[in-house]
Amino acid sequence: MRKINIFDTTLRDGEQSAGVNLNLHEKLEIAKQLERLNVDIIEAGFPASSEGDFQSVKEITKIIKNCSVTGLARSVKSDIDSAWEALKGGAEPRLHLFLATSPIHMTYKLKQTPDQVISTAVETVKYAAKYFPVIQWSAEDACRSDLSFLVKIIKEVIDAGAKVINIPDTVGYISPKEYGERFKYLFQNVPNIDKVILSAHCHDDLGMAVSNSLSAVENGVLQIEGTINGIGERAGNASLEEVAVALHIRQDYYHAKTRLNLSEIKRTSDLVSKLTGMIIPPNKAIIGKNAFAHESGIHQDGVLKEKTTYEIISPELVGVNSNSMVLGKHSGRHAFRNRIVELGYSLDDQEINRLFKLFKELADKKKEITDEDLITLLVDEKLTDQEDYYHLEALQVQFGTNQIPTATITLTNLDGEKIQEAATGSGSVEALYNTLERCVGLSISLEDYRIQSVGAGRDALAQVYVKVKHQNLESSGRGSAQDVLEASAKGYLNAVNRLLAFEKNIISLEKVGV
Ligand SMILES: CC(=O)SCCNC(=O)CCNC(=O)[C@H](O)C(C)(C)COP(=O)(O)OP(=O)(O)OC[C@H]1O[C@@H](n2cnc3c(N)ncnc32)[C@H](O)[C@@H]1OP(=O)(O)O
Ligand SMILES: CC(C)C(=O)C(=O)O
Ligand SMILES: [Mg+2]
Repeated sequence: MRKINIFDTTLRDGEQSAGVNLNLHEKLEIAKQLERLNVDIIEAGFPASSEGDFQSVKEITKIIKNCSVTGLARSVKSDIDSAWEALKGGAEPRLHLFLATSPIHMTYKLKQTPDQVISTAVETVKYAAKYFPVIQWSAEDACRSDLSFLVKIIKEVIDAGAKVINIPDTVGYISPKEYGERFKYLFQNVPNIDKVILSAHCHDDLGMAVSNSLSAVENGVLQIEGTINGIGERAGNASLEEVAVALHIRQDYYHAKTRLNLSEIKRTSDLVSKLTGMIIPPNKAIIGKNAFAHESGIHQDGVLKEKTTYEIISPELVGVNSNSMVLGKHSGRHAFRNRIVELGYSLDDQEINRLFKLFKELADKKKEITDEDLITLLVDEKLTDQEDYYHLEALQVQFGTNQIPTATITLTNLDGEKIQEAATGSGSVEALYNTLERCVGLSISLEDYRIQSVGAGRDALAQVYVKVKHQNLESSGRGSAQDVLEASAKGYLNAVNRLLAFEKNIISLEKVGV
C-alpha cells in the first residue's frame, strides 16, 4: 500500500474562487479543521499577495502542529522573502515556488524564452534553498508544456534543490490517460527523478480533476493536491474528499492510502461551505445532501433488506450520521411502511394500503413528502370516522383603508350549539384568527401561515396552510376556497380540529412525537 500525501490548497487555490474572501479568523478555523482531518500539507496562502494573506500564513504557521504549512511564491526574490518571513516559524518551513513552462505562458505572459525560464527557475530555487529546507517547484501549465522541455527544466530544478515537483493541469485541459502517460514519461526520462516526490494538481474545467488525480496515483505519483468541496479558480480544483474516499473504497484497485481521518470529511466540508458561502450541490459526491439519500422504491427496498445493494460508501465513514430514505413519488410500500413504523405507528396491511394510495396521490403533487405530511395523512385517515369538533357556519370580514378590520364568525360545535364572536385585528386575517381563538376558547399561537393559488387564472382557488400551537402541541391544517379569507378560516379550523382530536386522544400524542 503506497502512502499518498494530501496537499490541501483550500486556503490558497480554493480562496481564488470568484466571490470568496476569507478573513484571518475564518482561515484559522479552516486550518484547525484541516489539521483534524489530518491532511499532510496545508497551503495557507500566498504571502506576497497582500498583508492579509501574509498575516494568515504567519498565524497558521504558528498554530498548526501536526501538518506542514506552506505558502505560494512566484519565481521572484521578493515573493520568496515574504514567504520566508511568514513561514520561518514552522517546524520544517516549506515553500511552494512556481513558474510557467508552456509555450503560451512563456511567450505571452512571462515574455521569456525557454532558456530564460530555466535560468529564472534555477536561480530562484537556489535562492530559496538558502532559507527553506523543503521546496516544492511547480511547472505551471505543465499539461500544455512540451514534454522534452519539462524533462530539461525539472532536471535542473531538482539539481538546484527542489524536493517536490508538481505537474499542474492549470487549465483543466488534460485527460486521465494522457496525464498518467505524462507522469510515466517523466519517471522514465528525468534522470534524477528518484530524488523527489512527484505531485499532481488538477483543475476541473472539463470535469476531470478527480479522475486525473486518480490517474496520477495509478502512475506512481505520491502527492495529490486539491481543495475541500473542490472549490478553486474557475471550475475549481480536484475535490480532496472525493480523491481520498475513492482511494479508500477502491484500495483493491489503487493499492494506495492517505492518512486522512475520513470521518472528519463532512464537518470540514460544512465548515468550508459555510465560511466561503459556496453552496454544495445536493448531488455532489461524498458530501452532497443527496449522496446518501435513496429516493426510489426499488432502491429503498434493496437498502432496507441489505445496505450494500445500493451503498458503496457507508455514511458514517465520512461523518454523515446515516443514510436517508426520501419519500416521494418513486417510493414503494417497503420504504413507506418503514417510515410509518419509525414514526411510532403500527398499522395493519389494509391501513397501509389505503394510506399508501393517498400518499402516492400527494406525492404526485409534491416533490418530497415530509414526516409532517405523513402525520397529516395518518391523522386525516384516523379522523375520517370522527366528526370535526367545530364547523364554520358563517363569516364576515369588514375591511377598509380607514377602518380597523373586524371579523364576525359563527361556528357550530359537535353538540350542535352555535357560537358567535367578533374581534378586530391589524389586518383581515388577524381579525379572523382573533375571532376564531375567541370562539374555541383556547390560547392558540400561529406558528406558520402560507397561501398559494391552486390552478391558474383570476378564479384560481386559494389554498392556505396554517400551523398552530396550543401549549406544547403543534398541529397543521389546510383550507381551500375561492376566497382567501374563507380559505384562511378553514385552514385554521382544520388545524384546531386536529389539535382537539389529539387532546381528546382520538389519536395518542406519543404517536406524533409530542
Ligand atoms: C495558477 C495559479 O493559480 S498562480 C497563483 C494565482 N494567484 C494569484 O494571482 C493571487 C495573488 N496575486 C496577486 O495578489 C497579484 O497578482 C500579485 C501581488 C502576486 C502581483 O500583482 P502585480 O505586481 O500587480 O502583477 P499582476 O498580477 O498584474 O501581474 C503578474 C505579474 O507576475 C508575473 N508572473 C506571473 N507568474 C510568475 C511567476 N511564477 N514568477 C515570476 N513572475 C510571474 C507576470 O508575468 C506579471 O509580470 P509583469 O508585471 O512583469 O507583466
Ligand atoms: C500555483 C499552481 C500550482 C497552480 O495553482 C496551478 O497551476 O493551477
Ligand atoms: Mg491551481
